[in-house]
Amino acid sequence: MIDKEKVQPLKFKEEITNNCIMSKEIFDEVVVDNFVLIENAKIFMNYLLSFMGERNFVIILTDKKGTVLEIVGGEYILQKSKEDLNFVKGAMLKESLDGRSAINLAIKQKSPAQVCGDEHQKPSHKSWSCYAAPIMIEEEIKGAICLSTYTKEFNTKALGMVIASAKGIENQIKNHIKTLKIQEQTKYQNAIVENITEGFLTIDKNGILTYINDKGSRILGINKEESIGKHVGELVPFKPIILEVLDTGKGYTDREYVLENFKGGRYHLLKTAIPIWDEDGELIGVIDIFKEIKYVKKMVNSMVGAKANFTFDDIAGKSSKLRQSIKTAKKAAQSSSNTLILGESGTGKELFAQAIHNRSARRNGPFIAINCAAMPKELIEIELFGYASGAFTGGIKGGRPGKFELANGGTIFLDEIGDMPISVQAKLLRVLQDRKIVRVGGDNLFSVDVRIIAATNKNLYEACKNDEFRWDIYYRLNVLTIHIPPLRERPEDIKEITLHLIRKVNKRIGKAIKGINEGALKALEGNCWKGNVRELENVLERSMNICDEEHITIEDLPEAIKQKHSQEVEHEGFQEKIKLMSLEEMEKELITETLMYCKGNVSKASKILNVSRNTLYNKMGKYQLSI
Ligand SMILES: Nc1ncnc2c1ncn2[C@@H]1O[C@H](COP(=O)(O)OP(=O)(O)OP(=O)(O)O)[C@@H](O)[C@H]1O
Repeated sequence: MIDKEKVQPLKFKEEITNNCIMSKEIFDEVVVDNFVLIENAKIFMNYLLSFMGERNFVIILTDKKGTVLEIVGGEYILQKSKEDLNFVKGAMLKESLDGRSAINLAIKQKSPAQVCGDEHQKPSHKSWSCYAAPIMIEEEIKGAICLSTYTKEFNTKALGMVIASAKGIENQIKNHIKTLKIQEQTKYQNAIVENITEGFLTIDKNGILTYINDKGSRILGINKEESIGKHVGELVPFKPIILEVLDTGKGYTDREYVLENFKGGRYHLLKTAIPIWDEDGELIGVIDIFKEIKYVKKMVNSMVGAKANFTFDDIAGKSSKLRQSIKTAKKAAQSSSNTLILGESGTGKELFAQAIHNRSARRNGPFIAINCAAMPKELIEIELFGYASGAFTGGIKGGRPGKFELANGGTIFLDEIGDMPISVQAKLLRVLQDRKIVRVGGDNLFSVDVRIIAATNKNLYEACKNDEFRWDIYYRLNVLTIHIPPLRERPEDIKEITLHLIRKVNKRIGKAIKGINEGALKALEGNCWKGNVRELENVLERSMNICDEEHITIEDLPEAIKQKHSQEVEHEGFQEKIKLMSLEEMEKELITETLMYCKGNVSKASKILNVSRNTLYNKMGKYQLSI
């Protein structure tokens, strides 16, 4: 923006009767700045002029500094006022140049003023009478209006008319500002309702659609422009529940709803309806907000952390058995087929399932794990399939989605599948067969796009033979099978897993242990690890908590592992001793004693020892025995 105060004096174009007129360029800017004032004043200026008579009067509008913005009047008086009073657009009426004048007084004093005939100081003004009033908005001066007539005589009506016009202009400007604010607000509100992910509509008290946003019209499958003004009942192939709100006056929040529109679109929604009341308590309409449940589920999943954290990089161990498991798992990641992971407890079945998900095409979808053994039988069905609204009389209102619905677009990990109650297995079969679920107590079929990874430490084949597990499920799950070997079958992995877990546990407990010394590692490698890697992790966490050094030592390990290790060391020492005695010392002792008995006769000694003379000589050489 140009600082007009600074540039004005340099831009004066011409001087008429000692007054100043600003350049066109600067005046244009002033006009822009005073646009609202000019636009709202014009009508009042014309009205005032027609009331007073255009032959004898000229009216000007100025900005708050006295710059003439608008002039109206009869042709002759306009010309005269130009010559005498410098009434021309862009002229700056200043006290320093004009002396005492009504317009300058009104601006300076912020109150109406009149100056007639000889009250003027400037000779050219003395034949005129002028009446001016300021235009004030919220106690701030915005400009002034001035009525002038070519006579020295005081006009009794003039000042009152000018004041009334100024008030009219002020009110007009205030309304204009209000309208602008409302328009701006409406723009914001429209931007909000058009850009929210929810569908949004309003109906009036007769059920007539008064507004619907784009998302809403997409879900209802209707044309926005054609539908506004119609009854909602005509727009959808069902009785809209929003009409109940008109009947009862009661709204609701997040009610589940499955909707089918005329175009065959099927939407699973969460709906909220808000009744609108006027000041007299009359129901005048309803606002309806509906969001697609898939977005709600996405949000729930991201909030509760339903995602897989581990990848194949997090699987430590290089034994050939583990490498084989990883190879199969990587193949499973490339497909979407049902996958079964077999392994003892704590071997890393969930770790593998997460790694598969994170490497699969579904990696951006949710990963939902559920342990079928850790839940009462009665609850597992609800947990997996959810329940429909009103499924429990007097119980929880509204429905709830189960894990299969929440896992839509991602992977569900059914841990301990061998413990799934046989009653629930029938429902599971339906999902495995056609990826469809029905909530407990409901009859709506929901399609789910879920990859199933199941795991167990049980022998499922035996379970099937004992009628504890369904063969049809077993065959459907057993498409891709990954065996994870127990830790005791791959002690060579223990070092790498230990170092990996030390790094992981350091972060968890805020320590900086660098590793493990050889003795302690040997003790870990010698342990049988019934609880597999989970047990190893627990042992390490416990040891790291008590470890004061940079490396875990045998002293930091649990008593049971220490004891087992020292027994082993003792046993190893004994074995070592026996081995030395029998192989070397004992042979040397036997040969020495036999030679002594035979008084150094090698032939006799070789017969007693049942070896050839040559062999005996060789052994004597080896043990440096002489006769
Ligand atoms: N090869 C491995 N490398 C690193 N960490 C591992 C490895 N195997 C298992 N773990 C860790 O051991 C712990 C137990 O693993 P996980 O829970 O995956 O076992 P699980 O077989 O699913 O157990 P359960 O049968 O009891 O459910 C986890 O903290 C996991 O990260």
